Amino acid sequence: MPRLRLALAQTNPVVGDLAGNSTQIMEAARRAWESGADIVAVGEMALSGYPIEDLAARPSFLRASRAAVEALATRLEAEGLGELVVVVGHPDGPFEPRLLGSSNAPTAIAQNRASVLQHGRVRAQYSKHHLPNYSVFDEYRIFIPGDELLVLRIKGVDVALVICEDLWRDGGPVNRVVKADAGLLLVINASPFERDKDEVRLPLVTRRAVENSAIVAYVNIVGGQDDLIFDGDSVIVDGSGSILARAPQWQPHLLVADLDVAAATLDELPEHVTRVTLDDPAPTTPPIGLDIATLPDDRQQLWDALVLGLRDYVGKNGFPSVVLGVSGGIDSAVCAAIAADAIGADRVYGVSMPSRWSSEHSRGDADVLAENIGFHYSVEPIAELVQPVEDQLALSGLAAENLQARIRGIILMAKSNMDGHLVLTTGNKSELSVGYSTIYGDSAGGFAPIKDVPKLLVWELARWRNEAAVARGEVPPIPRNSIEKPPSAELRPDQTDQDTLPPYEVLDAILDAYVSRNLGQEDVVALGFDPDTVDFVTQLVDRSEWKRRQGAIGPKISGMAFGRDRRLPITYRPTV
Ligand SMILES: Nc1ncnc2c1ncn2[C@@H]1O[C@H](COP(=O)(O)OP(=O)(O)OC[C@H]2O[C@@H]([n+]3cccc(C(=O)O)c3)[C@H](O)[C@@H]2O)[C@@H](O)[C@H]1O
Ligand SMILES: Nc1ncnc2c1ncn2[C@@H]1O[C@H](COP(=O)(O)OP(=O)(O)OP(=O)(O)O)[C@@H](O)[C@H]1O
Ligand SMILES: NC(=O)CC[C@H](N)C(=O)O
Repeated sequence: MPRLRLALAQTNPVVGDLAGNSTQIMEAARRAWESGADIVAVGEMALSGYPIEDLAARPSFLRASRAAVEALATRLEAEGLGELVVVVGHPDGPFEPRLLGSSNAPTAIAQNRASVLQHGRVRAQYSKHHLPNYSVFDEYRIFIPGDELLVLRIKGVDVALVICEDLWRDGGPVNRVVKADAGLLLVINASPFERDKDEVRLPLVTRRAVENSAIVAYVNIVGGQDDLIFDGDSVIVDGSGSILARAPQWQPHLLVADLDVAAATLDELPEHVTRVTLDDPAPTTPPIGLDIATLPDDRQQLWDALVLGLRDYVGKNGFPSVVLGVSGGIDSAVCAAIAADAIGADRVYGVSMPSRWSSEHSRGDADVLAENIGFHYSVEPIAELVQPVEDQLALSGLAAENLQARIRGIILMAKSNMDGHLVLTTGNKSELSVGYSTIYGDSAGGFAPIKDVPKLLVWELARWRNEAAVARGEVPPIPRNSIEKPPSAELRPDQTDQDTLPPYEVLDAILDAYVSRNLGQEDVVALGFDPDTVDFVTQLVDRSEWKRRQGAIGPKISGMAFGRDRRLPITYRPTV
């Protein structure tokens, strides 16, 4: 059987940074060539970053992308890598506009493409057929679907090439192209992380490999891009369903594997399939060892996802540091620990802002957190700032309570303006769901590290992070008291969250049904919850849609994150 050496490069692109992304691809190509690879593939849109959103509708961006592909081919040749086959994902265009519906407004002018580079030229191209338009994806809006299939003949084997969503559709291009006798299916992807997604993705890759008796090589990008986190986790599975190679999550990686691929025998091609014969690249070098990463457990994956999401948001947007209010409570403690893991404690600024209602233990817990983690720590009491506003406006009740949260927001934004920190807002998914935060107060901020983490999971992650520290012989970052005490906003004496909200065990379960599973009120009640509690919670969720629309972005780790995953009206009169 012919042997191919395939390299899959998990790069971490920045959307729009064609030069920087090209450099990453060049680096990967150089390393692949040095490893004796015949082919190296990078992820979907690795040249432009993903998702490019409406940049796809900007002709100048498309022209620049096309020029960047050509420049990459030239540079590969110029630097002695011309024989290597390089498969790169990028947008291409502008093409004739595809009109949408009855509107005359031109929409898509781009295609989502893979280009195959060799000897300084673009030797072949494939355009994605299936454009996902659910969840966070909006590709049908911005791309023109492809309708031709591509097979590359190299070293006597046929390699079929498709892009991400193409793999997910039963009876889609994969089945057709593999019928053209390809022994290897190469899939380039930009597939964002969600909790448990590997339980869907790996079985999908395996199923396609087994049903087509072909090797499937799946390469994904890595890194945070706004609210999305790409986990990498590139994998190669053979026709019997065995994993041949697997890259680690969360980091750039070059996965190199020797593949024994069935020799190509078919000369007649089905309709709409083009075969391009490439020059045989490097002579085969001695076999290389297996590279099979194991996936960490669920909580480690979630933690790493949150850390990478924050690190890349800070890094890619050029912030020197972050600032957050530390209350002694669990949410700010977990956010501080994530931030320190992401960018180092030395770039984290925690501010304790005690009010007249802040308990001694809260202040103490914030002090302990600062000491454990070692971030920059300052104390800014707010009582004397709150008082004059409260007096002048004669505020009482909720207005006075919220004023405290708003003064804290002013302090954090002022520190951000002075020193350039990114402000982290610490709300968790349970609070965001029910609007349990003060708008323009504690919800003020540029990035929300735990906005997709329900409260019960915040506690679980805190415990896990502490245990991980103990296992490594380090000081656990999160004070035990912050984990164990009842949660409170401390906006009035002896306040606890449960004065206003049901216990988090109940709240999170209802939110899982109503928000994550999108069940209507009646269907949530049918699951066995108390009807009045369901009514109360679902009303809070509906009424706080406007708050969420104004909220900071944060890393998506679930299948139903607030933002593009869940789009609901603000003005809404519920029926069921
Ligand atoms: N549909 C709509 N479209 C546009 N604006 C709308 C609106 N509905 C209300 N509003 C506006 O919203 C205002 C009310 O919202 P807001 O000022 O936020 O106040 P509100 O939501 O009424 O109160 C904040 C709640 O969050 C709790 N909290 C605060 C701080 C921290 C925490 C925590 O534990 O982390 C909890 C606090 O105890 C209280 O229960 C109204 O005065 C009105 O201006
Ligand atoms: N005394 C305080 N000092 C500094 N920041 C505070 C203080 N109180 C509240 N904050 C900020 O406002 C956010 C909202 O916290 P609050 O205590 O109202 O409820 P919470 O959601 O239980 O958060 P946490 O668990 O962090 O206390 C906190 O996470 C923190 O960033
Ligand atoms: N970029 C894509 O086509 C991604 C869609 C795909 N279903 C995924 O999440 O992996």
